[in-house]
Amino acid sequence: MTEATVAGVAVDTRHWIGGERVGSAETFADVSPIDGSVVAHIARGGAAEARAAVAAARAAFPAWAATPPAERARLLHAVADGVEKRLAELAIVETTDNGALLRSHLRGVMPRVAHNLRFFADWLTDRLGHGDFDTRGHNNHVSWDPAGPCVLITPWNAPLMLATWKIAPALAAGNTVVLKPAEWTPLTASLFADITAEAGLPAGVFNVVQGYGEEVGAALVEDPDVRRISFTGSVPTAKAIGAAAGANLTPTSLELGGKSPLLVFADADLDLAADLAVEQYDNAGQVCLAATRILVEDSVAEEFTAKFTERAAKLVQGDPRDEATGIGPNIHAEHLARVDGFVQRAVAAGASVVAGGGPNEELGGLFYRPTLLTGVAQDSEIVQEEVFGPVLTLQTFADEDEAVTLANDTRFGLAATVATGDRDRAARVTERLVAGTVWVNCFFVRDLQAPFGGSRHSGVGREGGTWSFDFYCDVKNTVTAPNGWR
Ligand SMILES: NC(=O)C1=CN([C@@H]2O[C@H](COP(=O)(O)OP(=O)(O)OC[C@H]3O[C@@H](n4cnc5c(N)ncnc54)[C@H](O)[C@@H]3O)[C@@H](O)[C@H]2O)C=CC1
Ligand SMILES: O=C(O)/C=C/C=C(\O)C(=O)O
Repeated sequence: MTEATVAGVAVDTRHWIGGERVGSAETFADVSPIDGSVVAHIARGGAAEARAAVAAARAAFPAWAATPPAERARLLHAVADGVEKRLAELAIVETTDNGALLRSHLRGVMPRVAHNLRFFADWLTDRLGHGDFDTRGHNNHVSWDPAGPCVLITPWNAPLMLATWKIAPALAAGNTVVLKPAEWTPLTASLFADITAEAGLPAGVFNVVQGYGEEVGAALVEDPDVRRISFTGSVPTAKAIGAAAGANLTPTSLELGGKSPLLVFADADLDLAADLAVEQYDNAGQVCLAATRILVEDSVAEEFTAKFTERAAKLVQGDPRDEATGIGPNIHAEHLARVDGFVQRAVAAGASVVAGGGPNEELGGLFYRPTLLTGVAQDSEIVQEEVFGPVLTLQTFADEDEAVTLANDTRFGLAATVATGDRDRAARVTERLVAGTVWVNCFFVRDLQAPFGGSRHSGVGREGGTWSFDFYCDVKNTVTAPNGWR
């Protein structure tokens, strides 16, 4: 089988290597989290497919690297045009594959996919490399040279959006790419390959291999011809990738999980704070940036909790294709069991369930009730480990010092959100928080110009804007003497 029809859209289930569709002897089943149906049988790549894809990327590299930046940018805009043309198809296929809300895919996520491509195309032509400077009359010229084949390994929670954060700057910079999407969500990567071909991207510049991380993924990151590896996913996988990359000294960019805090001070607008807290259930809690630890000042904890539970109770759980749905299913039965395991162990250890607390029995399947737990100890598993489901904890603090201490007492450092009505407090607190991104009285305001990444176990390196080009390029400084032309 080489093709599946998913929600009325034809999807090729093979790899995309060197501008051709390539099958594998074995396939794996792709299951929709909405109803548990098998929607496709996908080529299961291994070492041979990984090698072939890297070889194709290597062969295409010299010509693509030599393609003038304006032409590379034009082609990326053409890919973005293709995404916009097929936006509705990409949205319904992604929803079928990962269960996230169709309305978000239609109005937020897929437009961002096109924007990712346009943004890095424009950055390449308009903003990169205008930084010559002088040293005692000598001219320093900094250039961002393409590095070579890049392996991009991506997760299932926002498949095409997160992939194009990496694909766009890697290609804009003149690199070639091998993308390995998550095995739970292989479909939109395949549609995207079609779109790149339709846009005229030369063969081998963009390649997709499908399969399991431990198989084709491991083979890709071990390949000595790979010049960059960018990964988004879990900490254990990041460690395995880092070890393999270390053997070849391949530079890696790692975007990992989080256990981010939402600090609610007594001087905050509590309606806003409660809105921000409920927002953390987006994508059924499967967002690395989610502020899953709510920290509330003692004196307003009761009032805040009442406002929060009132809002959480209004969340409509159901089919992610319905416009009214606010929270859909989790990704996979294995993942749901993991999420529930965290909650049940927390309850056994003494946590109180304020909301939710288990699977949604009425809906069945992979729907987990939006959950809030209190009475949790700072050193407990539920406070320290990333659940990656619709599960929040609430703790209280007495003062600013305690708030910051609790917020920073984690091995992660991806993001933090502060709700306060006091500008000076905001300045003091944000300065002390350990996080790659801090929001004040807002959440998830994202701009590709900004650095994105995590501290501690939330990641290594930053991407976004110039940081992406710094990672995907060999940055070179050329110094020319004032009398250098003798
Ligand atoms: N953006 C984020 O920060 C994300 C964090 N997570 C965290 O990870 C947990 C597990 O989710 P998974 O999708 O299973 O994450 P994962 O880290 O296992 O998988 C992410 C990607 O890495 C690939 N991969 C797995 N093992 C590999 C290996 N040895 N070499 C190369 N590639 C490999 C997978 O095939 C997938 O494409 C979640 O519960 C959550 O805590 C998951 C997804 C996104
Ligand atoms: O959409 C963004 O700007 C960031 C999304 C990041 C994730 O959802 C993730 O990696 O989990």
